[in-house]
Amino acid sequence: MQLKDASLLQQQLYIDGAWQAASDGEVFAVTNPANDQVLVTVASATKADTARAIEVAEAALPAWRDLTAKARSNLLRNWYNLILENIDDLATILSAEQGKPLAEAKGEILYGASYIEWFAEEAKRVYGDTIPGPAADKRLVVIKQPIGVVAAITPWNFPNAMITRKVGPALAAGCTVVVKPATETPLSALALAVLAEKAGIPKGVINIVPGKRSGDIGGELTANPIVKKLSFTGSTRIGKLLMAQCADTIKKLSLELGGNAPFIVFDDADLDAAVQGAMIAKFRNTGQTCVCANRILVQSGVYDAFAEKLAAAVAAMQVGPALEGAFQQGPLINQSSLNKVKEHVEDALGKGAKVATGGKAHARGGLFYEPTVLTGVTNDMVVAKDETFGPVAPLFKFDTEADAIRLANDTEFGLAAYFYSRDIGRAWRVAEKLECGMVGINEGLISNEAVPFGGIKESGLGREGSKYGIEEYLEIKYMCFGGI
Ligand SMILES: NC(=O)c1ccc[n+]([C@@H]2O[C@H](COP(=O)([O-])OP(=O)(O)OC[C@H]3O[C@@H](n4cnc5c(N)ncnc54)[C@H](O)[C@@H]3O)[C@@H](O)[C@H]2O)c1
Ligand SMILES: O=C[C@H](O)CS(=O)(=O)O
Repeated sequence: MQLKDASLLQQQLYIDGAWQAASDGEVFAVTNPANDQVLVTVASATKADTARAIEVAEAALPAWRDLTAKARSNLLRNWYNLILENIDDLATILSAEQGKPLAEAKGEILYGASYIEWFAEEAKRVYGDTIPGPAADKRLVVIKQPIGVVAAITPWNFPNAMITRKVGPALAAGCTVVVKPATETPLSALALAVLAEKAGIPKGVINIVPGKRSGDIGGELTANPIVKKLSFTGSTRIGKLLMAQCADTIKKLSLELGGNAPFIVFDDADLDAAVQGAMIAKFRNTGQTCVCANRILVQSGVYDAFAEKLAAAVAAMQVGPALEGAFQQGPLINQSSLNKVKEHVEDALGKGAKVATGGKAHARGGLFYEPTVLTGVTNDMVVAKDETFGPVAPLFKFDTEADAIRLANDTEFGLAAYFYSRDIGRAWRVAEKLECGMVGINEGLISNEAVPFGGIKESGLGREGSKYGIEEYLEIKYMCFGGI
């Protein structure tokens, strides 16, 4: 890995501003999914290391909380500027450990930095209330205060942005954090810590505990009463586990979980725009995003035309290792992810679906899979119910608008949905009836720092980003002044 600043590649725990080995000396390998080569080994935090990080975060809390909002804002802006200055190295590290094409990795660094920039500003806008009360001799006031020590557990698919989307608002609100990055992708988190320290963020405010023993680390983060808030991004299965583990200490929760996004193409859609939207909504990060179109529902009148256009666009994508060329698709993150993609395709084909393009492991071997379009997909197939989390676009056919909404909502998930129609009445009817937290209307890329990102049903709790995001790290206090 060629870096301009080698200090960004760290291999130890980051606790109280110090780089340190795990208390038992354990390490784990971080591999490049494009070639299965070991990049580095990283210290694997123990339960005791995690407890120490929590205690350090508690000790750092008063001084950080008592800084003025502007002082916290300035430090976050310093961090933002340093992230941008080091974008090339951060993107190289990200692509090496996660596999996404370098152009996408740079896009993620800009996206991740935008959350730091956004919350550097939001820090200065944590407003309270004065309330006109019923009694003449009382004055009623509401203030907002930081929740305290925050635990953040993040996924491998966006190893930079999923951290800044939590740490940004937490620090802006006056909280301190302990971050457990995904076992597959700890290097991006450690590089962010290097830059946070350079930005002047005091020791103990940000602590990073990478590790292969997720259960031990998570067990401490969820059980320790010092931790007042857990912000988790990952699968619904693990989210439910962590939610239960937090119950004994009534921790506040933000959960950004799994998805099963429908992508609906109506007869009146601009088909070329719909294909463009489907390409990004389905194949961004090689299909490994929580808001990926998992089911593509196409109205019968345009089904064949859309399928033909989409298959042609998908077949044109180049697949390869991020650091060896300008590819549009990378590898799956690990063997179990590749196996899941294969199982979903084989199940669909076994039940009557047809391959329009792709449909098998890529000639490059390893964790590469051919970007795939399946036609003739029906609701009895696994792809209809489970999150594929890979480069497979299953096309379902529907007849009426009511059919489309029923099919779209037939899932326990409710994160994102997309549809293409040029009928304004239909746009309002469908957007209001879709059971999800975010809707793209004639748009396949909906995420940015200014909007409330999150879902309903089993896709999670709370929102990240936007003017709402900082509220997740604040407590409301009502104060009643009597005897006035
Ligand atoms: N809603 C969102 O914003 C969003 C964003 C990204 C990913 N996701 C979802 O995440 C999933 C893919 O990411 P993933 O494979 O990293 O998810 P995952 O749930 O397997 O892992 C997420 C994080 O939890 C950790 N973890 C795993 N078991 C744990 C345990 N017992 N205790 C504590 N921590 C534990 C992992 O090490 C990782 O850091 C998909 O379902 C995707 O939809 C959702
Ligand atoms: O996969 C999870 C991310 O939240 C996707 S996005 O980049 O924020 O849309």
